[in-house]
This record gives sequence, structure tokens and C-alpha cells, in this order.
Amino acid sequence: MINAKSISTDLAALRANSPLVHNITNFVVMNNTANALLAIGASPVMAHAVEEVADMAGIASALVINIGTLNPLWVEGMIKAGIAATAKGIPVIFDPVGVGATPYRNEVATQIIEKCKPTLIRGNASEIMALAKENVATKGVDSTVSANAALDAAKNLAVETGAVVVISGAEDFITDGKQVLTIKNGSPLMPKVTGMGCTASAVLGAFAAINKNTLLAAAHGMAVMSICGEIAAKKSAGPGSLQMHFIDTLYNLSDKDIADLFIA
Ligand SMILES: Nc1ncnc2c1ncn2[C@@H]1O[C@H](COP(=O)(O)OP(=O)(O)O)[C@@H](O)[C@H]1O
Ligand SMILES: Cc1ncsc1CCOP(=O)(O)O
Ligand SMILES: [Mg+2]
Repeated sequence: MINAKSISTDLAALRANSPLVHNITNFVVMNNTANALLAIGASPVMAHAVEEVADMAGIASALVINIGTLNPLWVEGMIKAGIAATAKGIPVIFDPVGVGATPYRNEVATQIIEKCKPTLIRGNASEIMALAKENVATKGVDSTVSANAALDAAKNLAVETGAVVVISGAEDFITDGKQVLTIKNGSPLMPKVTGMGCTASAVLGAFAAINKNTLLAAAHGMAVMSICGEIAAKKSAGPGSLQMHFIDTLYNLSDKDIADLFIA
């Protein structure tokens, strides 16, 4: 079960082992996500060339596939990397950015799920509903619905794909189709910074590399994101300073912070 101690234990293991997280991600967030991974104690690498992705996945401890700014060549690399990662037995995290917004995104997301067999899928409520083929309005990369509206969709998606599914939002829900864990920390300022969801997916990669219990790893990663967002927001005048304080908070996050703030 998740509690402050279990979060701290995985965080300490992450910092001690510094897992290499291979990211194939979008142009918008590459810098933010690499910095977030470094700050939490992981080691990031961004690599998307078809010629090298299988080799890079071969030395990594987790692979994060993010379709935020996709094109056919990148998709080829994502699928090649995903197949190599699954063959190696490392966790594959899929962030279906903007799925539901265009037919191309929908088609690519379906292909990635079929061919890469992600162990973990994280999206906002609109994205999870779109992936589960539910009727939902999309607004590009931002959600139009609250996370709890997508809970049934997330459970169905988890059963259908075999992945743990995370819906992020004011509350985060993590499910394997049977159990549901809920994270209640966070700040409404977090969705005002682009790439916070992508950062969550990258951080999940680091936690999944450390803890083979994917449900618990995902809950720990989302708890760390939300607790850090909450601490950082208190120091921030707006989204610009939140971005800076958030990275510093990931770096400085202590067991006491977690024990004081985690809402069970
Ligand atoms: N209203 C909110 N209150 C608290 N935390 C939030 C809120 N909205 C998003 N978050 C947090 O911000 C991060 C990004 O989530 P989200 O905005 O749903 O992703 P995306 O950027 O993919 O749409 C997550 O860690 C989530 O818990
Ligand atoms: C704005 C934008 N456009 C394409 S990818 C991207 C970043 C989305 O990041 P997030 O889903 O984490 O807000
Ligand atoms: Mg997103």
C-alpha cells in the first residue's frame, strides 16, 4: 500500500541507482523533462533517430514514448524502441499527448499500444477517454474534463492493454483495472506550465525502473510530482517561477516533506 514511507523508500532507491531513462519526447518539453529527471536523481537521455533507438533502449532502465510533436519518421523510431525495450523487459511508459485531437494521433496511439505493449500509460482525462474510445471533446493537449470522469475509461483501458493507467488532474488516479490508488496533492498552478504532464510521464519512467510493482511505482511517481508541485506553488508568483521552483523542489525533496504533506 502507498504511504509516506513507501514513497521515501522508492525515492531513496532512485537517487542511489540513478536509472537511465530513454525518452522519445516532443520538442516543447525536452529540456524541462531532462532537467526534472536529473533533479529527482535519474539520468535522462533523449534519442529518437531510427538508427540508434534500439541500442539506446538496450542500455536504458526505462523507455518513455511521448507523441506530443510526432511525424512518421519519429513514429518509426518510437515503435522500434518500444519493441526493443519490451524484448529487454524494461518498463515502457506511453504518454498519448493530444490523442483524440486528430485522426493521425489516434492511429499512431493505437499502433504504439499494439506494437510496443506499454507497461504504463499516463494521460490527462480527455486523453485517457479518447484512448478508451469514449466520446470526449478535446482541446489539443489540455483536458476538457475532470480526472474522475475518466476513471471507468481508465479501468477499461488497463484491462484491454494490460498496462497500468494513470489519469492526471486535480486528483490523480492510478489503476490496473482492479485496484485504484488516488493522489490528492498538487496545485492548480501546475497545468499552467506546459509539459507538466510530460514531466510526470518521464518521472514515472524513473520510478518504474526502480520498483517492478508498476501500480505502486506509478503512484509513488505521481505523489512526488504532486507534492513537489504543491511545495513549489507556495513559493511561486505564477507559472514562470513555478517551473524554476518545481525543479529545485524535486532536487531538495526530503522524507520530512513527504511525511508532512502526503495526503493518504
Ligand atoms: N488542478 C490541479 N490541481 C492539482 N494538481 C494538478 C491539477 N492539474 C494538474 N495537476 C498536476 O499536474 C501534473 C500534470 O497533469 P495534467 O495537467 O493533467 O497533465 P497534462 O499536462 O498532460 O494535461 C500532474 O502531476 C497532476 O497531478
Ligand atoms: C503544447 C504542446 N504541443 C505539443 S506537445 C505540447 C506539450 C504538452 O505537454 P503537457 O501535456 O505535459 O502539458
Ligand atoms: Mg499531456
